[in-house]
Amino acid sequence: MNRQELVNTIREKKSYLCVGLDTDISKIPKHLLSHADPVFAFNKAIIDATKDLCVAYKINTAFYESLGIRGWETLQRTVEYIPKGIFTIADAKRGDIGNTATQYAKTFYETYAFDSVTVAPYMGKDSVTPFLEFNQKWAIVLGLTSNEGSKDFQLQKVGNTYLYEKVMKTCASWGTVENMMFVVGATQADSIGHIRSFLPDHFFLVPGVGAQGGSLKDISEKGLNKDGGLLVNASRAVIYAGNDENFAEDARNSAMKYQAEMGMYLGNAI
Ligand SMILES: O=c1ccn([C@@H]2O[C@H](COP(=O)(O)O)[C@@H](O)[C@H]2O)c(=O)[nH]1
Repeated sequence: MNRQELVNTIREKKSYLCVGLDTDISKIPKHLLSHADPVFAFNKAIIDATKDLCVAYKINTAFYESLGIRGWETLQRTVEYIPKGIFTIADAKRGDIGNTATQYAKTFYETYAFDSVTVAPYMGKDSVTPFLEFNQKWAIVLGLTSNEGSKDFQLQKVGNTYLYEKVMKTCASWGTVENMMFVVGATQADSIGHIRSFLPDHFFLVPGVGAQGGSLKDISEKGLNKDGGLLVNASRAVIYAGNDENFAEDARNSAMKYQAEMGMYLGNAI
């Protein structure tokens, strides 16, 4: 999917919600366990219940890789089930030397046909640029993450500048606003305005609302730009929003609340 298509989808749906399919087989309703592929049965119901409310789905590959070959098959079924026109993210956080990075890019862009993959930039330019060489595909580079550990490196200063800022500016110079986004945690609302000042046009993938306590209001007020510019992810707060029997309906209600709030922040701005 290209940038304009993503922006159009955000405008049409009045939403920048990304639903995170972090599907843990030990947490899905017990009645689904009799299905041939219980995790897919769960994902299918969640997608059916939320597809009109969100503009992206993020599949955290760890929840699938941990199940071995069955998990990879479920991942494939899930990404193929997501309707065309909804942006897909493989949250795999890959990063390695150039020829290996190319294989990771092929895995997620070609074999599994995701629109994007999350990339850990610690190994530098040759580990990131292979993800930028595919038409209408996106590298989503970890910028300032939502977790406590972001303080250990990202929020350390190198000279007068935070490391995350140096990393984001340098990575941005390798790509364009058409093939690179950045992860900025919703728990980092104090910094998102500053990040927006030096990256005015990039899309940010923002995890950390819901279970991690980030404020949708704060990040929206400081992070939205003229094209929307945000994909705000909620995983547990949507997919495990309710009880076993009504899990899909409860997920829909949770997604609907996020979407309604987003519609308010978007207003007539885009
Ligand atoms: O900084 C980051 C980067 C990635 N994540 C991922 O996003 C989701 C968040 O899940 P919730 O249940 O909504 O908390 C999950 O897949 C993380 O691995 C992140 O949280 N922070």
